[in-house]
Amino acid sequence: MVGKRGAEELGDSSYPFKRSRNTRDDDDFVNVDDDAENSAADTSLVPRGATIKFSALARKLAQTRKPKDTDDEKDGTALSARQRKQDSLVSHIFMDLDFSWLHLKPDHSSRPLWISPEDGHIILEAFSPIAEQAQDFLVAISEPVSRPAFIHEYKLTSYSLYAAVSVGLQTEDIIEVLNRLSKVPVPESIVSFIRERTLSYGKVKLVLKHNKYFVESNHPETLQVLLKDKMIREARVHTQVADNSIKAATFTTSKAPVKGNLVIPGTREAEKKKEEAANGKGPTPAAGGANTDAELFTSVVGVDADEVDEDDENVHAFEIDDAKIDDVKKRCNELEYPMLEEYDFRNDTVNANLDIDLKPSTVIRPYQETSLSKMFGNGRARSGIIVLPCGAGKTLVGITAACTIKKSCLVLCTSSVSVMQWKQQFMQWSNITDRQVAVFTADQKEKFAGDSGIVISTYSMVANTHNRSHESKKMMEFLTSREWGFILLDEVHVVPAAMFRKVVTTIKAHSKLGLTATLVREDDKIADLNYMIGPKLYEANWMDLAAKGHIANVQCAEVWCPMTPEFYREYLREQSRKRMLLYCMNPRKFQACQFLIKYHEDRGDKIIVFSDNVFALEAYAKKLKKPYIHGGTGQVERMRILQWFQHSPDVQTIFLSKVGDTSIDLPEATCLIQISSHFGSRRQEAQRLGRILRAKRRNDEGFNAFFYSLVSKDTQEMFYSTKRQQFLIDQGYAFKVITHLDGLETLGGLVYKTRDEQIELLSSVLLASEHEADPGTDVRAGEGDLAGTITSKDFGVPGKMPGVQRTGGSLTALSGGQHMSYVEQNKSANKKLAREAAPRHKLFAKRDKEAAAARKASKT
Ligand SMILES: Nc1ncnc2c1ncn2[C@@H]1O[C@H](COP(=O)(O)OP(=O)(O)OP(=O)(O)O)[C@@H](O)[C@H]1O
Repeated sequence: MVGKRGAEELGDSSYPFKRSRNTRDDDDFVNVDDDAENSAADTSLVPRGATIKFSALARKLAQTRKPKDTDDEKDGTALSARQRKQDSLVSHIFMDLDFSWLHLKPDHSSRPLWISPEDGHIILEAFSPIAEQAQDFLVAISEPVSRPAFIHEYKLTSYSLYAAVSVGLQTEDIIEVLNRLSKVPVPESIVSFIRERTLSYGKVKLVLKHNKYFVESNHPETLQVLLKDKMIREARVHTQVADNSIKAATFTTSKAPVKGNLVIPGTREAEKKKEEAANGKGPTPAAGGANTDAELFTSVVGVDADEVDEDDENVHAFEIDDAKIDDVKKRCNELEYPMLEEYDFRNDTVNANLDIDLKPSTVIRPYQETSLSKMFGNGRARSGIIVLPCGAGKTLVGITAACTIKKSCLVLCTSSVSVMQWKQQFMQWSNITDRQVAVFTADQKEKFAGDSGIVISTYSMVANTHNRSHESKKMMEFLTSREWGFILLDEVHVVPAAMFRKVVTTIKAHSKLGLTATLVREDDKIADLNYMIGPKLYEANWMDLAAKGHIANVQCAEVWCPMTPEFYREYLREQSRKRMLLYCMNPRKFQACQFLIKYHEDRGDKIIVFSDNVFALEAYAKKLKKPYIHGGTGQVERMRILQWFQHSPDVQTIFLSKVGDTSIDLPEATCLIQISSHFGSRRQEAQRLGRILRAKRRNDEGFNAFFYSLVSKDTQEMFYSTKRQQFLIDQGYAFKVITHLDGLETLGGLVYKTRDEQIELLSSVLLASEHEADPGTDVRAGEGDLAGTITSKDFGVPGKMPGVQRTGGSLTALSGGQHMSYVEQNKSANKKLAREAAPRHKLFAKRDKEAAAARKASKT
């Protein structure tokens, strides 16, 4: 069996350029010293730690540009196929991935990027002095694929370029900066890809003004193209002014009434303003009033407000029918003119303002500020998605956005517990009063007082149209009859596309912000989010935030626990569900868990043990005498256990089923042990890790949190485990494999030490019903109340879950177990082993007989 582990290993295998240059490149080498000036110019352009301004950078870079580059470009990209196919000693190894024909620029060592001409993959040397700035740029224009310590991989995609354009980057700036950062001239194929993709992007905007939807553009010819389409033409609302021609329909975007900054509350800028105001130097800061915030905002990342067409007289627009918004958006997408959605909230005089501001004590962190600057970069609210690691404070980002827009806001989350947490966080960070925040769940149906306010609910409460109670119906009328300034969509990656569509079409909102930590799904529905919400506006780097102390440093380890012979024999004989239970209940895993709990309790850590399987959860917790919470645990009991865990030194360890995967904010936890999990779900792994990323002690010197995944050796669990780790490995985490825990054998009171005890455990596992063996059984008890899972309660229908759709595909595909690097090399050996297995213990012989009799009875 082969197990591939570790970030570096992964980095290597996905890094096609690691071989050295061939001799021809060496001939081309100019004296590196000659280029010292050039490299110095590059690094001095963007001092470390400074925020990069791409357009400015592009201009500066252009000035320092050497004519030699142009020659290189020509040489590098215009090579004939014969020239490319050169025979070096290693080219046969790399075959199609031999890019040694690309010319390195003479000063390549001071440039941090490589760009693949074939597929738009970009490799970044993360150890370069200008890596930080390059990263900012790459995150804006491409999708991060993998970001381990030294080498990062990104990919240029249509969506990433769409996102780049939407935050204000220009085609030529993208190409220019890319070229200057690249060790090889940007290949022609990539240049044309960028030009092609950005040609139409960002040219059309959907703007809601004075409660009417307008398709807006600076390019009249683009609007002409759109209006040639029958569907769009029919959706157009003919106004008196706009009837004759597009030009006649010129819709001059209203000029901001007050010139000045749009200051995002909680930012350094806001702090400065407050100070100035206190010293009597400047205008008074926004105090939650109507238009006091209507000032000019300068974006942190390169979009100067004065470059934005806000006051451009040449903006053309035509109005479209509200009812056809979704169809028009879809059609524009198909025509390759995706519409950017922006909300000019400062000029919205129709919707009532909401008196909300951050409390003076609230200061947002730099990455939170950066992400928000992408949203408000041109003084309007752009719709899109912000991706921040678990525990990095997405809630506060959402709240700050609401405080900036200051209009009625609808927050949708995945469970009723999250709803309560959002409300609590709104109260904690902002000056909003209790009367202005309403909650809409199965148990509470509140409306806010006054003209504006905040409603917090779950996706299912809003999307479900069946079996609504009278109260729910009235509440829905309240939600659909009004216009929302802002809709906040928490955990966007988990919501089924159909549910999303329902929400987005029934609720009329001017701007949308999606929040998530893991923009991954095991299906291919991620692309839908682009169209329904908007492009990804920002994605933070997990390792960066850990290095700066915003999230904890985590040591990840996979502990391999050999199966005992008896358990393994049964494992080979049994069917899939029982197999799962067998590898969860493996006595050696039990012992490893006990050992690690003891070890970390002695260090003073607070430990959460996760098990998806409730049977295993109870068995472990009872045997090791620790409190546990699963879907069946009552609310009062849950709260009591969580309180103990937080405040009592006597409770250092708790066991949680998947009800604790998301939303639980337990900053005391410093160690995680995972004994069973949901197949190959990358998201679950990341979200569980998120429970310790917020560790309170994260800034203690040398502090590390610990994440152990216990895996029964030579079982399917190893296969899933590899898949699960993929997301975290791509974020730069390295999983160590521990094959032996020193001192385990000598641990006092070690459980299941004797063979008899192990056999007794095995019999209890074999006697467990199929139902108990099922990893999904916890859902029955309404677990979503505590976790991010949607429950029957959320649908307002006791005991009934929403309808499911049958789709084709393998279990492996559904659970994300594809593209594995773990391979069982000798499957037939296992079958043989099962056939030749020694006679079973008499206990099981009896059980086998009973099972055979039951099967016979059920057949007859
Ligand atoms: N700017 C800030 N200043 C102080 N504390 C903060 C700040 N931002 C976030 N936090 C704290 O960080 C913790 C994590 O925040 P939050 O629960 O919003 O994270 P999250 O990103 O939503 O995580 P998850 O995806 O795991 O739910 C909370 O305790 C929150 O109070």
